[in-house]
Amino acid sequence: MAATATATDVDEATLRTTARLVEGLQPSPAVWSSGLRKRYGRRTAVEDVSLEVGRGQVVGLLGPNGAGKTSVIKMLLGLVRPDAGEVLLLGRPASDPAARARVGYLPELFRYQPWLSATEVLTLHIRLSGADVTARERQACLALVGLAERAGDRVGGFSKGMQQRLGLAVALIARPELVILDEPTSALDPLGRADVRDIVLDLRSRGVAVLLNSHLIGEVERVCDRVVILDRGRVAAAGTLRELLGQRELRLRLTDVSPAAHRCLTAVGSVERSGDWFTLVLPPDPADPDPDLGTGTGNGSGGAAADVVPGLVAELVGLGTRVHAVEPARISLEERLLGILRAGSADRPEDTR
Ligand SMILES: Nc1ncnc2c1ncn2[C@@H]1O[C@H](COP(=O)(O)OP(=O)(O)OP(=O)(O)O)[C@@H](O)[C@H]1O
Repeated sequence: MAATATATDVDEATLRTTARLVEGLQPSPAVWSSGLRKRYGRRTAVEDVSLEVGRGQVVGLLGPNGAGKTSVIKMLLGLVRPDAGEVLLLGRPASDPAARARVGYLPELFRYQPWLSATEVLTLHIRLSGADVTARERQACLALVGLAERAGDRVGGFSKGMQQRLGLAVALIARPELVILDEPTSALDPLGRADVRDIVLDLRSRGVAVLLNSHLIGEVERVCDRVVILDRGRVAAAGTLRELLGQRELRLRLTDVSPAAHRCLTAVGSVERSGDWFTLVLPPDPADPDPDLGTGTGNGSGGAAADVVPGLVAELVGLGTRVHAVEPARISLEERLLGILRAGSADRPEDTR
């Protein structure tokens, strides 16, 4: 007969099993939301929006003016009450102070007390967050956003761009696990935009999740792992850059293309020809992982398409074809966005909101 386990044995065994289970669990997403809806009077600002931001992921929110981006962000943060839908921030309800304390937020419109210095604004927010931030970290944060020299100046005398830089410092100061940036670069010069890009990439490399709302599509394309496009309050498209743009295309300039060389091209993918230029659309490879994720640029260029090139070129040259140029091709995020929005307005000629 098996020996009876003592209470201590059971407790320790249970604890060990639980610890193993917890270790194996993925952390909850930084943002999880489902079926968000917001109406202002008879106007629908947001309808059935679900989105997720994984830990350490940078997600871009795009869409025309009035698409509902800021409304979605405010619902995610618990600043606006949704009419329907649910939100979890870092695995907790958006209203939970424990979740909010770990979220940094740069609002689209904000104004700090003009009589405070930049250092005093940060000190105030450190106290509000309850985080343990040293004076040295506070100074480093101001330096990160390019305000080290103006730390003691009153913010009433700051330019718009300097106020936005300070807003970014406020969003970052309490070591957040999730940062939500609503139009962080609208007032910034090109250097300031590049700084923000580097800051976002640095956050991602440290496992901090970022939700970025911006009209600067090039910026989104450079730093984001995933993009959610809103149009008239609804998600019009969502996915990685590869999913939205397609990566597997090649453009080749070829002469002396024999029928055999043409067959060689069509064996690789579908071919469109315009003069000497051949666009080769390669079939999607489900086994191919998305190189856009975690590359450090959020902007993979070629991936599997590039792997095809050496063999294809060798075969074409062997068949007597002259190869003048080979380049990966894909549409830009801007072209894709405009296409989606134009298709949306063609489907819905009347604005119902
Ligand atoms: N407090 C409010 N009261 C009434 N309507 C509102 C309010 N906030 C937003 N709206 C309406 O909701 C819709 C979405 O606005 P929202 O600010 O979310 O759009 P957005 O995508 O952030 O726009 P933009 O790119 O111009 O900042 C708009 O039609 C707007 O007029």
